[in-house]
Amino acid sequence: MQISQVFERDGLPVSFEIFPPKGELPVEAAHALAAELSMLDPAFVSVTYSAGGSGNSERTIDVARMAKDDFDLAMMAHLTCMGATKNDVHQVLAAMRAAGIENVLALRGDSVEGVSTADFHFAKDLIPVAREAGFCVGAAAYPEGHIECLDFDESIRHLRQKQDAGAQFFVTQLFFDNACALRFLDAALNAGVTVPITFGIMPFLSKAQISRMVFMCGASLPSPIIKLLARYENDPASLRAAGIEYACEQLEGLAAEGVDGLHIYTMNQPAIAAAAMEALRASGAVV
Ligand SMILES: NC(=O)C1=CN([C@@H]2O[C@H](COP(=O)(O)OP(=O)(O)OC[C@H]3O[C@@H](n4cnc5c(N)ncnc54)[C@H](O)[C@@H]3O)[C@@H](O)[C@H]2O)C=CC1
Ligand SMILES: Nc1nc(=O)c2c([nH]1)NC[C@@H]1CN(c3ccc(C(=O)N[C@@H](CCC(=O)O)C(=O)O)cc3)CN21
Repeated sequence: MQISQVFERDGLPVSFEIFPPKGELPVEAAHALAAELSMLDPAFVSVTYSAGGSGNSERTIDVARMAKDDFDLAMMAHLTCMGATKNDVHQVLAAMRAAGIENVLALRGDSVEGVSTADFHFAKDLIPVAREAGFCVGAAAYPEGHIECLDFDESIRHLRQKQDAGAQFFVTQLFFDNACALRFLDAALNAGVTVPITFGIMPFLSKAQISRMVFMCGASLPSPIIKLLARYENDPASLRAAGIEYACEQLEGLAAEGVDGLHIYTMNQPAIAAAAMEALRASGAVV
């Protein structure tokens, strides 16, 4: 199932993102996760590749293949090209094809100390290689600009370059302020971006987690969230509930704006995906 087709169907596509579980038996752990996510009927599920520059990439293909074969989920594998040679990339793409994976999110990847770009400098260099290898290719979009890019207009030019290089849809970086995302959407449309853009939302669950994410992604931390972090400083369960509720409100707001799709960073917690789906169904955004 090519993900570009998902955006041609009626209804709002809602997708999930997972990362390959760490520790022993990662594919078995992912099996239980995929079983729960499949019951929520997502439009597709994506699997990270070395998220945050962690090097956690060995199991991406195994996890995506398992979820596709065992649960008939439409799967997308992320692929980063930071430090990779053309030969490395061709090998990974061949392994993805052999596993029956049809969709790739083409990324440069997070900067890692000591690793410099090799044959690929930017995601736009990887996109045509993945297209030529026959994949349906998505790319990342940055509502508040990429963390290494200080100029908003420049980040929109980079977005357009990815479309011109062959990206067939975009998945956005997480953000906590819908107004930023809607301003970005206007700018993208004005710059001639015509492919679908699906908006990625991650709930905050703890102060440590949201701090890590905003410094990794450069997303703004709005004052209402800072107040919730302060209010529930000594009440982790309430903070987690508030974070999920905030994310659900973001999702409902975006759906009401008529966006092309919603992507939920599940952090491998089915309860997050379930809460999001329930909120979207209750509000009538999803049937
Ligand atoms: N590992 C994973 O599964 C995931 C990773 N990410 C993260 O997304 C980020 C990588 O972003 P991509 O969108 O793939 O990279 P990209 O290649 O689009 O951009 C990387 C940086 O290069 C700049 N740039 C792009 N084109 C340029 C050009 N022509 N001239 C000068 N500068 C240019 C961008 O503004 C940005 O600062 C990383 O932080 C990555 O790890 C995002 C989602 C999932
Ligand atoms: N710059 C950047 N890099 C990414 O890899 C990335 C983004 N942005 N934005 C969107 C998603 C979010 N991603 C994430 C974010 C957090 C974790 C995370 O919390 N990982 C934990 C693992 C926890 C566990 O194993 O249970 C970690 O400690 O790394 C993973 C993927 C990957 N993506």
